[in-house]
Amino acid sequence: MSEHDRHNEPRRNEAGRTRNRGQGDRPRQYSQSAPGQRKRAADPARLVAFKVLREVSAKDAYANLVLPKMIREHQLEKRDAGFATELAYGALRSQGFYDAILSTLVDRPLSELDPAILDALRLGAHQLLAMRVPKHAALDETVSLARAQIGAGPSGLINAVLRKVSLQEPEQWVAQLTAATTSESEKLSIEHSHPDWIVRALRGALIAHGREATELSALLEADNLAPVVNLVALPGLGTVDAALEAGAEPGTLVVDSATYKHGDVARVPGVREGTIRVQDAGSQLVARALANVELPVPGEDTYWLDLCAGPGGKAALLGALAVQRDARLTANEPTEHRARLVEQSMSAVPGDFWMVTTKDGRDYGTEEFAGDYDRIMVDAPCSGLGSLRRRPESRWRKQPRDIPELTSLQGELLSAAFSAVRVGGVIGFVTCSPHMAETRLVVEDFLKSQPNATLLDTGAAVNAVALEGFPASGHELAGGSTAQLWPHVHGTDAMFMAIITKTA
Ligand SMILES: C[S@@+](CC[C@H](N)C(=O)[O-])C[C@H]1O[C@@H](n2cnc3c(N)ncnc32)[C@H](O)[C@@H]1O
Repeated sequence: MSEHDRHNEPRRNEAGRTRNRGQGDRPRQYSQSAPGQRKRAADPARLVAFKVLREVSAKDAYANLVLPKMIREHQLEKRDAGFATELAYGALRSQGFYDAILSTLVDRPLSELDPAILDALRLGAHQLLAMRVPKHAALDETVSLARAQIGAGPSGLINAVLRKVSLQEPEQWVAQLTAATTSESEKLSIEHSHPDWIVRALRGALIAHGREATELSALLEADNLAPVVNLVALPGLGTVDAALEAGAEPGTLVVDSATYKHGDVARVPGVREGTIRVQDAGSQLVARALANVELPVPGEDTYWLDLCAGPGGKAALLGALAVQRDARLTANEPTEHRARLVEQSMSAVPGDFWMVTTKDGRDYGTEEFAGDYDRIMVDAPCSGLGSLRRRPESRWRKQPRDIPELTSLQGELLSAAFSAVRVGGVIGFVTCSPHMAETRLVVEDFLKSQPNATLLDTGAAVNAVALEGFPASGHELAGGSTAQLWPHVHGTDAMFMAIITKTA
């Protein structure tokens, strides 16, 4: 326990208690002013954001899991919940940029600062540089939060440093921090707050998938925007009509989808019942493309396998499509608790049409399953560089050294699927990453090692299930094509897909 934790634990409890609202039978008060303009005691939003940052840095927690829990615990009203989300997510995403600024203002390496102080500084910097919070409010509120949560001593340092942060606009900070470097990737890394290796990997990915390196800034910018909530109505089970009546807007990329911008999505009719589900439009497209693509050797189309199904987003959509086609889906997920999530996500799909298994996906490569399946989804574990928008802290946690292990597993899962698919059946190899090593190279290596494997025209298969006006996504490779979606082009996660068939 740090020095600050030791003497501040009781204060934090007290602050949390007195700042709670919604207690007793008092009617809820809705404030007309921004959190920064209210009385200090009535500002639980910053406290929630601070606690989220603490959980993320001290316990390796995932912000997207901790934040909703904290919002519930502190009974934040909608406006405060929005403020806390923007503050916590923004401070986490832009951590690299803020740390670069703070390093110039603190007289020791940031790693030697108490982590709680560093988190408070990041929150203050985000309010000052990226939110429309008045300067004095950003400073005063952050300092008083720090005083209550960390102690009076550090609040002096926090005040002094944040005052200096506030002296320049973000563009001026970027100019100052990048003045000494000639490396383009390093500049972009600071300006868009991505680790340098990810900037370089994304640049390589754009080129590998047939796009222009000049799009890199737009891609990095898109990674820093909160994604809109996308909904899918499970075919035959739900309809988007009720969601549209509840304020959702029709999706523009894929059929039976909608976007929702009005807060608590659980209020949308069908969401609690599981017939309408939250799912990125890119995920919807790849699942539909696999189900829809014509089998190169027609015949049986009854047994479908989702080899890496947890937590079950694509499995739910594939399961609903399987019902319409009188097919049967096996959704496999080796991690027990994620396999339970798959069951939950499929709860609206009639049970006769699907089952969940908990094998290592590579076990489907054994003789026991050889040639058993007509369509197989391999949504392989990957770096997740395609969904940085969703997990604000993830870019700082990932390391280049994580990639080789993932690519080996991806290749092994693809080989197992190839053994389990029948001749003339199809495999959809998918990653939520555009990284060349996790996309093109896995597919190229596999095709080289497997003369009986052929890449189909995946771009055409994705375009076939997309709504009119969808920007074309195919990129030619080995006589077929792969599809790569992009946040800055399609507004989806950067989902990759290659549809492969077995010719003999
Ligand atoms: C990218 S996620 C799949 C997302 C899922 N298809 C969806 O749409 O919700 C990859 C999944 O593969 C699982 N996984 C990890 N190792 C695996 C293995 N050896 N065999 C099969 N699945 C594995 C992970 O637990 C994770 O749930």
